[in-house]
Amino acid sequence: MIAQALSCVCVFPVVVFLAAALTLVALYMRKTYSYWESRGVRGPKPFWFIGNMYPRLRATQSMSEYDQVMYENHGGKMYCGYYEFMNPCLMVGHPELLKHVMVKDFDHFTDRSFVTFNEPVMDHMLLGLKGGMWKAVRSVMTPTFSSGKIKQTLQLVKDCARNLSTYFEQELDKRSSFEMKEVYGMFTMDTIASIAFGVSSDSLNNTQNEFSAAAAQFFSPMPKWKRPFMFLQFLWPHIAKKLHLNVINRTPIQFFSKVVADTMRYRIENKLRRSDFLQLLLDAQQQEATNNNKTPDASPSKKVSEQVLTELVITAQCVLFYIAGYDTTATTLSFVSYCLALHPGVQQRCMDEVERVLAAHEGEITYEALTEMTYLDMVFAETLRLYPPAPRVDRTVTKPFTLPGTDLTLRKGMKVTIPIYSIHRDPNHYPEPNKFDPERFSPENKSSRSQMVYLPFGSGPRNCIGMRFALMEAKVAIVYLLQDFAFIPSKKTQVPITIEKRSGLLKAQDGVWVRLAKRS
Ligand code: HEM
Repeated sequence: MIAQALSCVCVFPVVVFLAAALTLVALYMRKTYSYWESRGVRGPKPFWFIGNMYPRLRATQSMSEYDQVMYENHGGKMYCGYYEFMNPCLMVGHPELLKHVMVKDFDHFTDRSFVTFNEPVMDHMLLGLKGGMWKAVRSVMTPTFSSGKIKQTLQLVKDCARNLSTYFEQELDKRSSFEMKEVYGMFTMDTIASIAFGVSSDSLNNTQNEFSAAAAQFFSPMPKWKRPFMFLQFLWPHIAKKLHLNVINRTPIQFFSKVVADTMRYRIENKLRRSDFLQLLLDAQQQEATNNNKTPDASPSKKVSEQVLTELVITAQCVLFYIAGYDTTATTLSFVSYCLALHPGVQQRCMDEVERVLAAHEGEITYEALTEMTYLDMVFAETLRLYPPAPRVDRTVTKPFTLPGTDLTLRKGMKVTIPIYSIHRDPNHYPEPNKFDPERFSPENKSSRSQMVYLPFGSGPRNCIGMRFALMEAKVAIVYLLQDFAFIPSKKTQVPITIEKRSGLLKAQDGVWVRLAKRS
């Protein structure tokens, strides 16, 4: 009896404590997850702790499917609220509102929500830089991507495209069906290695080389045991930083950084020059040093820009070219080949155009010739509409902002998601949205739509800096190939393509398979 009474006395406070703790947690959760409801903003129902992240955590939906549900069913076409774990985020889909976020009121949305990796090279890439540092690096890098500078790299791209054509020619003796993303991945890797680092990686002829291995390592999925740490890094970056937590694989980053550092040193010591991005950045660094020497009494704001192009910043941008340009451009090329294979009429029109334009340029693929291939440009645009390699982008609110036409004020630090894939598949913007129809991008049809409903490269001051280069590179490859080969569906060609669920980028789950046939 006494023992029973004693145990009751001991258990009672524990029960009270637990009940109080649970009540506090419940109240906190209620408050956290009533953020959108209390502001009258529609959105999917959240769950404690994980908010609306279940489909992404369990990979039951691809990123594009996930966004599509919010866009179609929860008001995302205009805007809707959802929760990434316990953080309220806003999805904005309406073109007018997007124009405010991405262009007109950009100074309220200058940053991107990018995880801090606690890795110096990764943390100095333009993609994730914030505020004044982003502005300074972007402004010194912008001239590097002007059409004049891109023109200078054309010959190097053509060399890689010729290798690609030779590769297919030789491989056709052994097989006719190809997983296009894999082959184009080798092409874009060789191109970026040549253009950014000034190095010949030659992965098309030597698949065992260090470049292929490093890139494969970088893009390989994260091991399961690391995923919880990734979420910690994502949710509480400050804690992750204090703990020196680093979930990314440093080996490929170290490899690429060493390549850039060695190349820089070699060029400086041997006074060598080459028409690539690294050279342009080294020239900009030199120019910056000269300018700074001229202004010894620089103002405090100038002091920030004085340190912009350090060796670390240059290395980070060269490695970023790799990361940003390798997968996205290979995905674009593989889907262009896929769409051409499934639409022989469109393919024939491209072949005719290539033949006609090149004949007018003495058979030479020049920058001007590429610009004259207007139908090919429409085919690229329609492919990127259907298969945008980055299915969503985002902005972080850097200054509080009231959404025009509403009384909704977005607080500093909030993430705003832009569902590119869903906007591209919205029948209000593109009737019969799943149909491949390059005519949607004829000059008349293009001018009848808002520019904000076509966003494969984002929009505004923070858009893709490599857009012109990527399109030039991809078109050179297709022009080379269309002169000698035709794309044909193979037994393995999937219609429609199943999209891989784990990745944040748009990837075909079972690859993009296409047959190549030699043109007679
Ligand atoms: C077809 C190929 C490509 C696609 C579809 C693509 C797409 C994108 C998108 C959607 C963004 C985000 C834009 C935004 O938030 O508004 C972006 C950013 C960026 N891209 Fe690309 N990209 C491609 C190729 C490239 C290439 C080849 C490079 C470099 C050589 C590159 C470098 C960058 C950089 C540095 C940023 C960050 C810009 C900044 O934050 O200021 N991209 N890209």
